[in-house]
Amino acid sequence: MNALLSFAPLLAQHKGRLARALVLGLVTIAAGIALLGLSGWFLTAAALTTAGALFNLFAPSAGVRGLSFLRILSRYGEKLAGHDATLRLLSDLRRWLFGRLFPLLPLRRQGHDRADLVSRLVADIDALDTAFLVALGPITNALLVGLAMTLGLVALLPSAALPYGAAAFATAILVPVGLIRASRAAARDAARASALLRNAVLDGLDRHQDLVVFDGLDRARLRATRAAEALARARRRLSLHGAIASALLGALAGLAMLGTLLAGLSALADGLLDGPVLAALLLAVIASFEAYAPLVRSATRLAAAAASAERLRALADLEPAIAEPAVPAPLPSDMTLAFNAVAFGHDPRRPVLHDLSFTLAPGSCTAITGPSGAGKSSIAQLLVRLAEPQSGTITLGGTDIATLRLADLRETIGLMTQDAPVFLDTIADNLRLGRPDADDTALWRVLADVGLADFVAGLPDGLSTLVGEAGQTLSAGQVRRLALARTLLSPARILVLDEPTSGLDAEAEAAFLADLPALANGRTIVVITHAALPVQGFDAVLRLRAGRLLPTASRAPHNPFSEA
Ligand SMILES: Nc1ncnc2c1ncn2[C@@H]1O[C@H](COP(=O)(O)OP(=O)(O)OP(=O)(O)O)[C@@H](O)[C@H]1O
Repeated sequence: MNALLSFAPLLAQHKGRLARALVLGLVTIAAGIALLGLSGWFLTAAALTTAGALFNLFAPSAGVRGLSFLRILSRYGEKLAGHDATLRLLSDLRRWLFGRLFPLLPLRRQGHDRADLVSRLVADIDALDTAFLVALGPITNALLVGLAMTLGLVALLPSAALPYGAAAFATAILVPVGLIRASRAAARDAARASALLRNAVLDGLDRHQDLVVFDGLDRARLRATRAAEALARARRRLSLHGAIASALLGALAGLAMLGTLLAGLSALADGLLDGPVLAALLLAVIASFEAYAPLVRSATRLAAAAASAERLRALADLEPAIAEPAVPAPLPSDMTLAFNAVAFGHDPRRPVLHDLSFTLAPGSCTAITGPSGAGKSSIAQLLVRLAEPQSGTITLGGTDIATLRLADLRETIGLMTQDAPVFLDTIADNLRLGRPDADDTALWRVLADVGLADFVAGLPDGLSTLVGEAGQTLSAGQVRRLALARTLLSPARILVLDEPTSGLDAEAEAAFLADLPALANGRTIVVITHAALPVQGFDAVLRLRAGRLLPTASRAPHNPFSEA
C-alpha cells in the first residue's frame, strides 16, 4: 500500500477535478436516497390520509421529479469529471514513468525484458490510473454516506442508528479491507502471470518463423498456455474472494434493513414515529446501499492497483546503471581517445576485457578485429558509456569520459550498434535522428555514400517513404545501410561502427571499407569488423582475442599499442 501512497502527489495535481467528481458522486447518491425516502413518505402518507383533498400532492411530486432530474445531471457530471481526471492522470503517469525509465537505460537489473516493460507501461499504469475512479472515489463516498445516514438516524430513529452504523462500518471498511488483504497475493500473481503471458505471446510472434522451422510451436504454445492457466487461477481466486465479499455485503445490507425495521416498528408502536416517516427511512436505508454496491469492485481494483504500484515503483526506483557525473567536466577539444588498463565484464565475475590499453589519434581510422566473443562490441559500448569498466579509465583528450555529461559524450562519439534498428518512420526521419537539421541534399549524399540512393530514388515517396513494420519493408542489408547512413550523417567527431558491412555483398563491403577513410572527412573512425580489410586506408588494426590485444604491426605512423 505504501507504493500506492507514493503516487499521491500525482493524484494531488488533479485534486480539483477529483474533488468535483467526488462531490457530484455524493450528490447523486444523496439525491437517490432523498428520492426514495420522499417517494416512500409521499406514497405512505397519501395512502394513510383520510382527507385526500387536503393532502398536498403537488409539492412532493415536484420534489420527486426535481430529485430525479438532479440525479441524472449529477451522475453525468460525475462521469465527466471522473473520466477527465483519470485521463489526465493516465498521461501524467505515462510521462512520469517514461521520464524515470529512460535515464535508467540500459537497465541494471536483468529480467526486465521487452514484454515485462510493455506490461508495466500498459497494464500496470491502467490498473493505477483507474484507482481513483473505481476504487478511492467510491470508498470515500461510501464512508461519507454511511456517516451521514447514521447521523440522520441518530436524529430521527436513534435506536436504528447503532445497527445501521455497525452494518455500514463493516460494509464500507471491514469488508473492503479484508478483501484487499485477502486478494493481495492473488493480485500480485495475476499481474505477474499477465506479464508472463504477454511475454510468451510477444516472443511467439517475434520468433514465429524460427519456431516453425525448428518445430518449436508446441513448446511456445505450452509456455503461453501455462502462463494463461496461471493467470486464470489467480483471477479465479480473485473472483472467489469477490463473490464472498459480495455475499457479505448483501447480508450486511439485509441486517441494516432488518435493524432499522425492528427499531422503526418499536418506535411506531411507542408513538415516537409515524408510518410515512418509517417508510421514508426504510427506503432511504435501501437507497444508501447504492453507495456500497461498487465496493467489491473497488477493493479488488485497489488490491490490483497496489500490486501494480509496487511493480512500477520497483522499476522507477532502480539505480541507474550509468550515472551522470556530479560535477561534469568541460568537453575537451583534443579528440585523442585512450583506453588505460581497462578491465571489464558485463558480469564482473566473468571478465571480458583484461587490462586493455591503446590510444587512437584524432582523425585516425582504426579497425578492431577478432573472433566472435572476443570483446569487440564491449569496447564500443564502453566508449559511449552504455557500460562502465570495472577498473581502468577511458579518456578523451586526457579527460576521463566518466566525468563528461552523457549528452556531451554521445554527441562527440557516435555509435552504430550491431543491431541498429529502423524506426517506424520515414526514411528522412530515420536519417535525421543522426542530425536533425540535415537538409535533403545532405540526406541524398549520405544515401549515395552507403549505396542506397538509387533504391530510395526508385520508391514512390522517395525520402518520405515510411519504413519499418508499418511501411516499406527493407532487406537486412538495406536496414544496415540506412543505420550506417544515419551514423555517418551524425556530427559526432568520433564514429564507432560495429559491423557496418554485415548484410552487404562482398563487392559492396570491399568498396565501402575502401571508401570509409574518405567518408570520415577528418573524423576519427573505429570499425569493428570481421571483413577483410583493404590494403590501404586504415591507420591501425587492433586484433583482439579473449579480451586481450594481440601484438601486431601497426599500419599507421602512430602506434595504437603505446602506453596511454
Ligand atoms: N549484455 C551482455 N550481458 C552479459 N554478457 C554479455 C553481454 N553482451 C556480451 N556479453 C558477453 O561478453 C563477451 C564479449 O561479447 P562482445 O559482444 O563484446 O563480443 P564480440 O567480439 O563483439 O563478438 P561478435 O563478433 O560475435 O559480435 C561474450 O562472451 C558475450 O557472451
